[in-house]
This record gives sequence, structure tokens and C-alpha cells, in this order.
Amino acid sequence: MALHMCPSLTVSSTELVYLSSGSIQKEAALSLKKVRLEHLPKKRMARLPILAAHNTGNGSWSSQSPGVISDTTHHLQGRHADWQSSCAVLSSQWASQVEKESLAVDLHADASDEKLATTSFRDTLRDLVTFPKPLSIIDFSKPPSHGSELRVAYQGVPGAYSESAASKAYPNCEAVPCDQFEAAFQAVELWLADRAVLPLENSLGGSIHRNYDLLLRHRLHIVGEVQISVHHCLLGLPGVKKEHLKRVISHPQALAQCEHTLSKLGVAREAVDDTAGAAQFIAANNLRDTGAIASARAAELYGLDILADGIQDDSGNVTRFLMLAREPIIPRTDRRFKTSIVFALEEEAGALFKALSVFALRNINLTKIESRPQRKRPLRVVDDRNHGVAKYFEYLFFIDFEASMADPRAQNALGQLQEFASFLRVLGSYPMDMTPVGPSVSKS
Ligand SMILES: O=C(O)C(=O)C[C@]1(C(=O)O)C=C[C@@H](O)C=C1
Repeated sequence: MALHMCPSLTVSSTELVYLSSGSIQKEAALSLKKVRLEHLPKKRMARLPILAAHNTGNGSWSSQSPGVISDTTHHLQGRHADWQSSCAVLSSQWASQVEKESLAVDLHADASDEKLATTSFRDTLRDLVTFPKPLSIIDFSKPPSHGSELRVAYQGVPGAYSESAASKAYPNCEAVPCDQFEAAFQAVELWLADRAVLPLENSLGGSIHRNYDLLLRHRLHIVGEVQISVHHCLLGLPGVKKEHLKRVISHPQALAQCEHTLSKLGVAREAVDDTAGAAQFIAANNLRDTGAIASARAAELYGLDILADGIQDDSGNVTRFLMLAREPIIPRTDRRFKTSIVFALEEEAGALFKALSVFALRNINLTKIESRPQRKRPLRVVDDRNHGVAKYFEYLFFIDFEASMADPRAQNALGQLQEFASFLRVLGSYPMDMTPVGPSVSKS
């Protein structure tokens, strides 16, 4: 199932809101309804906070307040995904709370109606909920799972390059397609996925600015990077010749990476959300005058012919993807690490020179610098009595440098930068992708 940005939904808080998208929890909640919560003593109802997710009224969700299940109907301002995530976060608390409830009943139950109601509650849950198995020494001796069992969000549909990047980053993972970059960020934040793998820059097209902006707006940590060579094909319906095409659709980056081929073809270009999505669209709508720029895998998945192979402007076409997680990894010095930061500076002559010198002075190599406008402070107006009013656009600087945060040189450099930066955030310190990325080759 692809993750989509969903419209708001309305749920009555007199209903039990089930705690996870999983069917076990849903059934548990539904059968609890049969237990009739209003028959539970008030004391016990207050101890079921996790059975209802509360809308705080400002669009956010509270799991803190006790589960008083009132009669009023709440309009859940959050999106479906917000709701699901509140549920997912709470479901683990739920399991342990239920275990405690059961024990409390065994030890202290006295009133017979209370015992009856709570016992059936406990039995229902015992039947329906499987509690996590305690870790044993065998679990610790298992080799690392290399991504298996991880849910990894990526933007696009199956056959997208981002899906290949997710598989390279986390072999055997369950790749979760998302309709937009932002949905992939949210999927991880809301515990619907464990990681996200998103493109940040391409050797031909340059930076993917949207993801720089989203990195700042969201609170995920960069835990790794992967680079893949991108080998584009021109796809069309079976029997179609490339001379018959009137337009070519694809992801804007892919269109940009095939500029020469498209100019030679003299076709109209149209941007869509992702390369594989373009192939899927042509197949689904039987468009004989439209071609897609996508991978050979997309051709296979959506039953299209490869009309031209390797159509990117340069055979060494590489895209760098970031691996994102809710928690940072512990930086190390026993292998090559990269650190990504973002900072803002006060307007003054030589400010950026000074900022960059903190790395140069410690012999730290910078691998990328990108500036993005500060959306919240687009313009600064300075009243200079001599020369009237000066207007400055405010920028943020994203920098990647080749050092681990565990390296004292990096710590000292950032310590010095912090002295004059008006804002500084470390986005992540992570192992560099050292696997060779050769020129992209034909897979057909
Ligand atoms: O559309 C896809 O297939 C993607 O994975 C997106 C994307 C990108 O955003 O740059 C990834 C790699 C290629 O550079 C082209 C497109």
C-alpha cells in the first residue's frame, strides 16, 4: 500500500479508537467495545488512557491525558497518518499497561462486578494481543539483519530509482512507496516506517532542493548515504516507435538529465512525480503518443518497451540518497564518516569566509555546500542612515564535511562556528558510501 497524504477524518470519541493499523489491535478494540466500558468502574476507566487518542483541539494529539471517554464528538484535525501514528506510538504502551492491569486484578480484585468486567477485559486481550517475546542471549548473537524486517519509505512507485536506493541501503527491506517526499518524512516520524531513503543530489541535475528544505522542517537524522548510478531508458507502449512520440513525461530531475536526447527528439516535456509513475501512467491510460523516462525495471513492471537505452546526457550519472531515521547513530572514527550541518550567519563582510575557515584551519574537507532561502525570514531590512534602507535576503547554509562528530577536529570546528553562527544544527554524522559507482550500464 502506498502512503498518501490523506484528508481529515471524523471519529466519534464515544467509539474506541483502535491503536494501530494492525488488525489484531483493531479486533481487540472492537471486542472491548462489547465489554461495555461504561460498566467498568470509573477508577478503571481512568486507567485506560491508551484506549483513546485525544485530539487537543489544535490539530495535535495527546496521549497523556487519562482516557476519559466523553460523549462529545471530536473532529480529528490531523491527517489519517497522524491518527495512525498516534495509535502506533501508543500501542506498545498499551501492551504493557494491559499486562499491569491483569496483574492488578489478580492481586487486588475485591468487588465482584469489577472483577467480572475486568476479567473479561483481560481475557479478551490475552486472546487477541501477542506480547513481545523477551530478548534472550540468542537474539544478541544474531548477525546484523542488514535491513531485513525494516520498513523503508521512498518517494515514487515500484520501479523508481529511489526504490533501488532503498534496497541498496537496506537489503531485503520492505520498501514502502510514498506519493511525495514529505509523506516519506512523515511516515518515519509517525512510526509507519523505520527509515526513509530520499535523493539529495545528482551529478547532472544538481541539488534536489525540496529535500534540503524538508530536512530542516522535519526532525529526522541522517544515518547514512547511498549513491546509485542512474541509467535512463525511453519507454513506450509495445509497438510504438520513438518517432511517433509527441511528449515525454518523467520526474523533473530525469528530464533534466536527458536534456540532449529530448532536444533531439523535439517532443514536449511534462514533469510528473516520479519516473516509474510516468511509466505506470502511460500503461494505465494506453497513451500511444507519450513516452516515459524511467528504468528498465519500470519497463518490465508496467509492460512497456524500451525505445532507447542509456539516454542520460552523461554515462556517469549518479544520484546520492540520504538514509533518514528517528534516532541518530553513534558517530565513530574507525571508518570514514561524513557530517551534515545547516547554519545561518549574521549579515557582515566575510561572514561565510569566516565560517568556512573553521574547517579549513583543521584540514577538514568540505564535500558539499548549498544555500537555501530562510522561509521564515525572507528579507532583512537594515536602516542605514547614510545610504538609506538596505535589503538582504536571508539564507541558510547546508554543508557536508568529511569528518565524524566523534573526531575532536569536527567538535572544535563546530564549537568555533557556534560562536558566531546565529543558528546551527547537526543533521547527522554517518558512514560515507565508499562502494564504487561505475558508469551506468544498460540492463536490457
Ligand atoms: O523518480 C524516480 O525514480 C526517483 O527515484 C527520483 C529521482 C530524483 O528525485 O532525482 C531519483 C533519481 C534520479 O536522479 C531521478 C529521479
